[in-house]
Amino acid sequence: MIQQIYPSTQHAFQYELNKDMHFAAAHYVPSESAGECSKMHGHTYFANVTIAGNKLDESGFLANFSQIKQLIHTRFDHSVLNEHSELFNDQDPNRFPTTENVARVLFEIIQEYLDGTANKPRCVQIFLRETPTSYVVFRPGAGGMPDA
Ligand SMILES: Nc1nc2c(c(=O)[nH]1)N=C([C@H](O)[C@H](O)COP(=O)(O)OP(=O)(O)OP(=O)(O)O)CN2
Ligand SMILES: [Zn+2]
Repeated sequence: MIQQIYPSTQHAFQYELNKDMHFAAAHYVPSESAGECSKMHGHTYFANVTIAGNKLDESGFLANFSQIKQLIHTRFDHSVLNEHSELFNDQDPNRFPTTENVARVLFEIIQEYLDGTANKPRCVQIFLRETPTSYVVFRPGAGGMPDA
């Protein structure tokens, strides 16, 4: 839902920007245990990308809002997620196009782009809504807890 309030993440950077975007895509979850989701179906995904840093670029931007949108929208809008074989894989649950894995992949694409910029800000959160009632938050710095 664009213009909603998103969960916030703690960081010590001076600047934080947020970019909302959406893209329409089809997918299936290639597992019998996914039930109805194992059949091809589509969503309008809503993503909120949070980027933080201390340095601005030559335009006075932390990152260019429109560039961040283009990285995701151009690649995924009106596509079948399972067909992005460089990103998703029907044999590996960590590469199925679930909301969790799509959120992480969005992070990976955006952080790779940011690593190539002069001021090198950090993507600190991806909020990804798949349906009106279902969303995932991915935070790259939150991997420190051991498995229960
Ligand atoms: N942890 C996850 N659970 C489910 C995922 C997922 O990616 N991660 N995906 C699906 C399906 O793809 C489905 O599209 C979404 O499921 P759901 O939220 O159940 O969709 P509904 O709109 O039917 O939800 P209601 O609240 O019942 O209307 C399933 N699970
Ligand atoms: Zn789905």
